[in-house]
Amino acid sequence: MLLRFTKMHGLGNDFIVIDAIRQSVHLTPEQVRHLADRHFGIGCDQLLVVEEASRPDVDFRYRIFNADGGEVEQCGNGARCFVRFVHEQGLTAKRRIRVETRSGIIAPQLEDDGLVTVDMGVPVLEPARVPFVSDSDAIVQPLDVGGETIAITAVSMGNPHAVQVVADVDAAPVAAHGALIERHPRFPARVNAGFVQVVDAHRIRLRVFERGAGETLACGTGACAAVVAVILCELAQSPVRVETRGGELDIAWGGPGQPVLMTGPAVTVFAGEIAVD
Ligand SMILES: N[C@H](CCC[C@H](N)C(=O)O)C(=O)O
Repeated sequence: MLLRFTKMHGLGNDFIVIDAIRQSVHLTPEQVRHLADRHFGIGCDQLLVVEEASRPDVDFRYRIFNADGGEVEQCGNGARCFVRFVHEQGLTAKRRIRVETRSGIIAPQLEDDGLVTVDMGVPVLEPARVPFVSDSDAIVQPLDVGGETIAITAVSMGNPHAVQVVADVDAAPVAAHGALIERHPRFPARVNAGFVQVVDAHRIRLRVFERGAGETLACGTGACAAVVAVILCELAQSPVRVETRGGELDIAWGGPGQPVLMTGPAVTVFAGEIAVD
């Protein structure tokens, strides 16, 4: 079959976006891996599927697949691209939409300046709900990685994150440690590994080795998790500008029990169609 797709990115975190409302789409993990392959397919970090709402209080349903073919709970940069896509495709005239994901409802909004703000929901810190195997609920916990003991904060934005404060993100062992943290046995659903450098009270630098995709140029939920972690550790105050390799995000968080608000760009690169057997 011929599959219509749109290629988009949020700060270089790139996506294949597929309209499953006006075309019938049922992709296997192997088909997702093929489409995500940067040599044999289209290439992307994640594949996003736009579906009709399954409940009356939301506008759309949003499914997210990592490049490794696994379906996951949330994608922040993808949420910004999602609202731009449904608007550009004429699937809605609303500028603020409610979207159902595997981990709950998010509310992306197209701003007048072309940026997109997303209410990413309330972060979860209870280890069992991240999930993170621990008999402590301390904000910072030790984790044995490659024979070293590092200090991480486990946060869920619907998807799991392990955030580590480092002196210099450029010198951090993102590839080596990121791969070990991603599959650490204390994260039974695997985890996104964030490496954050605090520049000042309102600015951090971030690199993320993403679950199911490897290091990406930016990670929206990773930026939210990193801001939650540095605020809880009293290393920064809201709002925080997050510098990623792909560009900057603005994150605001009012503290425990409050939602995280993320603002940043969403770009449509090209559209096409591809044969999927
Ligand atoms: N790799 C993530 C999903 C994509 C998240 C990221 N691209 C974002 O912008 O939040 C996970 O397995 O939870």
